[in-house]
Amino acid sequence: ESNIFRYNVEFLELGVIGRGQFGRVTKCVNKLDGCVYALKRSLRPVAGSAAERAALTEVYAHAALGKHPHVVRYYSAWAEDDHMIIQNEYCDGGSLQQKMESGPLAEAELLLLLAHIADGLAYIHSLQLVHMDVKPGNIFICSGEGEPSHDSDDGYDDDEPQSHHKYKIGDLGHVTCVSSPSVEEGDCRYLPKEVLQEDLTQLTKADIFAFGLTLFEAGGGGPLPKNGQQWHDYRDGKLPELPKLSREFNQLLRKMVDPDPSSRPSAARLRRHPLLHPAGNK
Ligand SMILES: Cn1cc(CCO)c2c3c(c(-c4ccccc4Cl)cc21)C(=O)NC3=O
Repeated sequence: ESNIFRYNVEFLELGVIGRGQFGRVTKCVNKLDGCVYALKRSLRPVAGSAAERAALTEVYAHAALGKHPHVVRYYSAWAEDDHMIIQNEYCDGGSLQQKMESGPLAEAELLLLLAHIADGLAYIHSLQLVHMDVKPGNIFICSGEGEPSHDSDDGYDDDEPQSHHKYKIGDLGHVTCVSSPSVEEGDCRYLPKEVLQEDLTQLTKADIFAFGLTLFEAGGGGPLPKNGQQWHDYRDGKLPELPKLSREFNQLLRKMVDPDPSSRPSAARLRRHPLLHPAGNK
C-alpha cells in the first residue's frame, strides 16, 4: 500500500542545495512550524555496515551536542521508504567553501572565523568528542538577518564588527570520541600525518590541524594538495607564508599545523589567543 511518508507530509521542498554520493540535501519549509530547514536524504545504509555506523554516529553526535551557537543544530532524524533523513538548522549564507570561491578572506574575516570555529571545537572537545572532518565545505554561514540582535550568547557580538553573520561547524558524519580505537578518516587534504600513521592518541589536535589548513586555504593559500611532496611539506612544518596576513597570523597557522600534535594549541587556547583580544595587548 502507498505508505504516506513524513518527508512529503510535513515538509515542502524549496530546492536542492547539495548533492553527493551520499544522496542530496534540500532546503525545506516545515508545514507545521513554518521554519526553513536543511534536510539530507540518503539511501538507508545496509544494516551492520560502516555506513550505518557512521549514520548512527552522526545522529548520536548531534543529539549529544544539543544547541551551540557555532555547531549546526540538529532537529530530527528518521527512516522511511528505504532512506535515512536528518533535519538540521538551515544556514542561509552558504558554506565557507562557496564563500572562498569569490576570493581569499581578509584577516579581519579570518579572525571572526577563527573565533567562531574555535568556540565550536572547544565545545565539541569539552564533550570528549572530535569532529574529524573540519574543512571549508563543512563550515556553514548563518547571515543572522531577521534574527534578534540580542543573540550574544557566544560572547563575540560586543566586539564583532557590524556584521552579524556566524560560522558554524556542520556535517558530524565523522564524529567520534577522543578515546576511539578507530576513526573514519576525513578529507585527506586536511588530514594530519599522525592520523594517517594510526596515531590516534591526540585526536583533538587532528581537528586543530584541519582547522589550521582550513584557515590557510581561506586566507588564499589553496588549493591544498591531496598527496605528493607538497602534502608532506605541509605536514613537516613547511607552510608557505601568506604575505597579505600579519606575521602573528602566519605564526599561528604554523603552530596549528605543527608536525608535533602536542605543540598545536588546543581549541580553548585558540579562543584566548591575543589576535582575538587586541585590547588585552596594551
Ligand atoms: C550542501 N549544503 C548546503 C547547505 C546550506 C548552506 O547554506 C547545507 C546545510 C547542511 C548540510 C548537511 C551536511 C551534513 C549532514 C546533513 C546536512 Cl543537512 C549540507 C548543506 C546543514 O546541516 N545545514 C545547512 O544549512
